[in-house]
Amino acid sequence: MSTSNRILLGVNIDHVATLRQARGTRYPDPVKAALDAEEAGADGITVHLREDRRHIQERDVLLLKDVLQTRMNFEMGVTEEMMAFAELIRPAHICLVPETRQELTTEGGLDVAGQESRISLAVERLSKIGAEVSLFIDADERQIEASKRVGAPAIELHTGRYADAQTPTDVADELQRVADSVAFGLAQGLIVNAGHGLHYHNVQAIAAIKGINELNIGHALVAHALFVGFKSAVAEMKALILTAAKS
Ligand SMILES: CC(=O)[C@@H](O)[C@H](O)COP(=O)(O)O
Ligand SMILES: NCC(=O)COP(=O)(O)O
Repeated sequence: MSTSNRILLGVNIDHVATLRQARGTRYPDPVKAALDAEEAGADGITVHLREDRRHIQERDVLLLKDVLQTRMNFEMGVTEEMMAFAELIRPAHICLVPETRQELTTEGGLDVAGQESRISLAVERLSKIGAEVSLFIDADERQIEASKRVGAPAIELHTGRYADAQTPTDVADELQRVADSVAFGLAQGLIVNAGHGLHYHNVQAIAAIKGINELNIGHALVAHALFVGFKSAVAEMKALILTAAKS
């Protein structure tokens, strides 16, 4: 069980691709963003190849596979198409996420408890290519226990409910739910990551929770980069995280 205050930043570059896809141009290139992010201190690069290809494309993933100096965290739905693609590119880290075509963003965690045999088979298959498989789940003991049972070494706690909470009481409750889930996940022997909806004003409370291995952050970074540039946006986020983790 790790309770160190070392915490990694995974930079999600999906929304660089969202901007490109909005006009069907060649720019902005998420691969360039990934390299800039690495130079600015990113510990890894996260991409989500969605079934509807609304942002990241196969081309991006294939190029990233060749050029990244850190590591790729490949987010994917549990479909045969994605399983086969993952086996082709063999990312170091794979995060299994739920996907709904019409959703604006990933609205909740993967229901591992409700489909244990299916997820267990996926984890087994992806572990064979050497990937560390993580499950993107709600901060919920039932889902954490199920994640352990299906053999995933890691989980990523969906912080969307915390990020969306409106009142101080709700924010405090959601933060506590994440903190309790981190402790519970660590007690189960899991690597615990977290992410979704984190931004410059809400990240430090999460980063201060002891034992989180990595935070994956994307949308807020890409938005801030419009004003300060991608490297500065990443460096600012990393500094906030490291300061909070030391507190
Ligand atoms: C699973 C997850 O949380 C990320 O993939 C992130 O949310 C990317 O953005 P979209 O959910 O908008 O695709
Ligand atoms: N898995 C969460 C992620 O990669 C980043 O989500 P967001 O910061 O774009 O909401």
